[in-house]
Amino acid sequence: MQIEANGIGFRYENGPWLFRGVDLTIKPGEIMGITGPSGRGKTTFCRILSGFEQPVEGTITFDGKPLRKNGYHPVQLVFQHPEKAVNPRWKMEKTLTEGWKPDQELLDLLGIKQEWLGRWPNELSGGELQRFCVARALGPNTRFLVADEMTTMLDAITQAQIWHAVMEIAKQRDMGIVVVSHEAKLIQRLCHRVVELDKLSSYN
Ligand SMILES: Nc1ncnc2c1ncn2[C@@H]1O[C@H](COP(=O)(O)OP(=O)(O)OP(=O)(O)O)[C@@H](O)[C@H]1O
Repeated sequence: MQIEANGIGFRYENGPWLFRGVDLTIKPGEIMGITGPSGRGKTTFCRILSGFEQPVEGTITFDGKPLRKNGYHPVQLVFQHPEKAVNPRWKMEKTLTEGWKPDQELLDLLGIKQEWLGRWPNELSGGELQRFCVARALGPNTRFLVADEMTTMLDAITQAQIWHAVMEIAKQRDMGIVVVSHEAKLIQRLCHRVVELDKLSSYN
């Protein structure tokens, strides 16, 4: 059940091409880093992989078929700003169980405390909130996680705890992960393979 990107090209309206002709295969269980200079389209590429943006050129397939437009998406995105990823009008328990009901083992692994469930998002720190976003993304039908600067804003301890949890789940479920980070050490430590978006693109 791999993700295959074939000939992916993207530009915003009449702006310059961010990338073109990108071919990339991500296999189950693979931890792949994507690097590249700021503003060259890594976030945009992550959004395409996880179905939030349609490519202008090319196709993305999952298990050989186009990604479904509705229903649970097997490629889940977690990005840098958890406060933008949650509904401010929902208490954390509702956000957490929006797509599935995480078990206690996962909550413990991510260090999510029971008392946080009854709070509003603005009553949690960024690191606490991001733990919820990660738990929400790790439903049983998630085959790939796209982590776009997922722990960039967090302190070292929270960062390490979240990555430990994610890598543990990835191993248990043979889930693939795409890691976008400007922290070279983090990428080196986590990833089996690192690609540069610029080098994949036929347009530079
Ligand atoms: N909705 C949008 N409309 C127009 N241009 C956009 C839009 N979103 C992003 N861009 C532009 O597209 C380019 C690529 O942005 P993107 O966020 O994908 O890059 P990035 O490689 O992830 O950058 P960084 O490493 O700084 O986060 C940038 O020049 C950005 O200004």
